[in-house]
Amino acid sequence: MAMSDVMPWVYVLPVIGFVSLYWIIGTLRLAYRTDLSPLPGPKWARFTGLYRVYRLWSGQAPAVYLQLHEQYGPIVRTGPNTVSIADPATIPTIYGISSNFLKSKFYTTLTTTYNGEIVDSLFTTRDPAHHKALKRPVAGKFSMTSIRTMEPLVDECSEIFIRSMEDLEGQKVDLGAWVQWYAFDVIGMITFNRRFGFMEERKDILDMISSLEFALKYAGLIGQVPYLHPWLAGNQIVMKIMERILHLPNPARTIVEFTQECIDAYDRNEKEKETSDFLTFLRLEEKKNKDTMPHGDLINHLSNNLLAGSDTTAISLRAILYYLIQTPKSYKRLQAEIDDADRAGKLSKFVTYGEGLELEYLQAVMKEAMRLHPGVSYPLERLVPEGGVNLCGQKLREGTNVGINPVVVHQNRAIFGDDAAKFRPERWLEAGPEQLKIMERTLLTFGTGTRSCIGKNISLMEMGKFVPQILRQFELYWASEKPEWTVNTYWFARQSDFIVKFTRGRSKISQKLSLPI
Ligand code: HEM
Repeated sequence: MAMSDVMPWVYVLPVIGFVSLYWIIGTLRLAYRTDLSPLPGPKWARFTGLYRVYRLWSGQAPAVYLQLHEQYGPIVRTGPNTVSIADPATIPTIYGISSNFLKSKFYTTLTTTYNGEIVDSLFTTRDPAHHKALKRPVAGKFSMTSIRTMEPLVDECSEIFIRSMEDLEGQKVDLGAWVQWYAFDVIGMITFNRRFGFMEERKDILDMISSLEFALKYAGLIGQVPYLHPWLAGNQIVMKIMERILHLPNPARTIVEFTQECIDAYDRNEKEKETSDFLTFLRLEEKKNKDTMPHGDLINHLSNNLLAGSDTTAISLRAILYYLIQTPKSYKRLQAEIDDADRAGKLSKFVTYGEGLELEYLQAVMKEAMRLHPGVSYPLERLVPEGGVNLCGQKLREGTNVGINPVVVHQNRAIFGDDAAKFRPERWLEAGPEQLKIMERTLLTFGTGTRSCIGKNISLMEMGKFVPQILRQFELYWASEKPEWTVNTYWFARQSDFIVKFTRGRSKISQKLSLPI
């Protein structure tokens, strides 16, 4: 045997041995660290984050987390450094306004790129100073006063939706897809005063929706082992290979390019400036304050609206309509409320946000649907700050990754009652003031505290208008071969197989619905 055949192994084998030993010792030290060792949890979870990848692969995160807490109690070790919490009393400590728990590395898997650089958005940034700087120039645009001026932009999309359903009357309609097209077009209007045209073209334009779904699946799984992200989609070379050779989608690029196109169109078209969309607002603010927003930040804010505000609203709208169709008693009661308001002349041609707020049962239905089916159904991960923390009677060290999955606390029987797993909007109307406060505080549909959803009011306005508008004009029937929808959860709990039929003729329906409930 020649010396040259032997030599490399003489060097390579000890290196492999040393690295393996280092890795094994590190894994064991983490697995048996004193603060997390006493915590209950699945056997393999303490050794590797891949345990969660394995459990979440099937898209059944809500069932997985509910089962883990049912089996192991309110605090469960779900990874070498990761803990899932189910006790609502810990919400203020982890997420509250004065909490200094920062977002975990999970969020790095949801970043976008601009000019070949990874860009953190208001949603993904983990740095409080960066978060503050990003939030300052846009916070006012998300206020309720500002959002009310956006209503005509929403109405334009509702009109297209209604015409389309009239056109498709009596046919099977994939309402899941239609609602997503609607939500995407609305967020396009609110952001740029421009629709993508999903509803007019009746298709997934630029494959935006399917590629976003792909990206969320990636984030949902790789986010469990975020140290792999810089070697995968977090690496520009890998991304180029994935796009050019494997033809895998890159939704962030598509959305950033669309955003750039809208900015160019706006800047070319100097006259059309008086609309209430985000782009107009930000451009006018720049002029007023003579303080130009860096172009990267402009792209960042606008594209983030599309990324964070379309799927989430579509999921919640689907949940509201689905639970209503599946719960005839609630459907009838809501329809009666809408019909009464209509007869009393309390509803405009396009139901306004303010009018929707007066419909007490509608508000309970929306809250209840989002309680049972929160758009984000993964743990909202945070890192324990300096000094450690005591949660559920356990002392956890600085840097421990803790999170509450909204699904789990939303089904807490001590707070929502023994029927917490059931859709029953009445619970929001029956609860006394103290109980109501506790229920509200436990809702994590929009997160809570410093990093809660900035777009909450946009979605509430959009849904609070859309639902009564549709139910006022149509009756909806379940028309799928399957008895239930299908839900796949990778961060967002996305539903499919939501097939319905729409019929008009609401005058007859009004009579039927005024029967006692
Ligand atoms: C029903 C619809 C929506 C739901 C269920 C929802 C849900 C959430 C949740 C749970 C969070 C907190 C995430 C965490 O703590 O990790 C969040 C944050 C956020 N959402 Fe929403 N969202 C919705 C609509 C929107 C809309 C319409 C927009 C924008 C137009 C938006 C933009 C954001 C942003 C920017 C953040 C990060 C805020 C910050 O960290 O300061 N969301 N959302």
